Amino acid sequence: MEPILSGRNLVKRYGRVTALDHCDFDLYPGEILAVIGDNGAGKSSLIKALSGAVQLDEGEIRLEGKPIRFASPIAARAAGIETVYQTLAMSPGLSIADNMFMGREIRKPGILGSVFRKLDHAEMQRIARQKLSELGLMTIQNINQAVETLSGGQRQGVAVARAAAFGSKVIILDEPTAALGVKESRRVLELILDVRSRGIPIILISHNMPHVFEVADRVHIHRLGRRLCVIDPKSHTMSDAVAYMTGAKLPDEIAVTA
Ligand SMILES: Nc1ncnc2c1ncn2[C@@H]1O[C@H](COP(=O)(O)OP(=O)(O)OP(=O)(O)O)[C@@H](O)[C@H]1O
Repeated sequence: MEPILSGRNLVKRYGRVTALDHCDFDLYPGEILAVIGDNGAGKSSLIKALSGAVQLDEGEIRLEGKPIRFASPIAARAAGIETVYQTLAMSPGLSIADNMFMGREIRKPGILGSVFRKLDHAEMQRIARQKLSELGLMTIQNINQAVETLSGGQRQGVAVARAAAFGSKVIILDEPTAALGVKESRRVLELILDVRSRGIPIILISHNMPHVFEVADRVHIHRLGRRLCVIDPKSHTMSDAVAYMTGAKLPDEIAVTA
């Protein structure tokens, strides 16, 4: 099987700091790939490179086999790579429906240019309601409720639903459970599994090992700016993963060739 999204020899430097040091990356169709690594290992830099938020100094990214270079996160989103950041890019004062359609507003038909036509609120509300209920987020009763009145978990839910709703090819989730309580985390993890069951692959950046080991199909371990190894969470323990991440232990495949 070919990866849906891949990176080869990715290099990103910030002045004298090399954040990505000839890093490789592969995401396969339909999988949840967790990306873990110590603080400063370069996970955010990798995600930002894949989502158009930073420009690489070297290397190549391919989406569905075709080389791509995104000038901005908007370009990445247009190509089907949706990123949900820990600090959610939502407007708290706007409703759930308006947030879901931010930048993709539906307008009423008419002869005027699209920016002059009236917003079709009823249609946006209908679709927003449908998308949230498809993803089992029916606890959100009122689609016109302002996002600031939602709990952290519900906000994550809306953000993930937004990402899943618009034909995304890849969803990147940056620490989706970091700010959540136990119950809310559970719902977000269920939502992640739900999104996978719809065939959308997910990149999950997380420091939470139990969450990673619960939902990931494969775990990309990032160390010193590059992919150290990829492990199967069914055949490795969390303490193996932490030992590889911190350099306390080398993964077998590396130990053999080292
Ligand atoms: N905008 C920037 N300017 C300068 N240095 C940066 C910048 N962004 C990241 N770095 C450096 O690049 C390296 C990798 O950082 P990055 O944020 O990608 O790591 P990370 O694995 O996501 O860390 P964390 O888990 O702490 O968020 C670090 O040494 C960091 O200080």
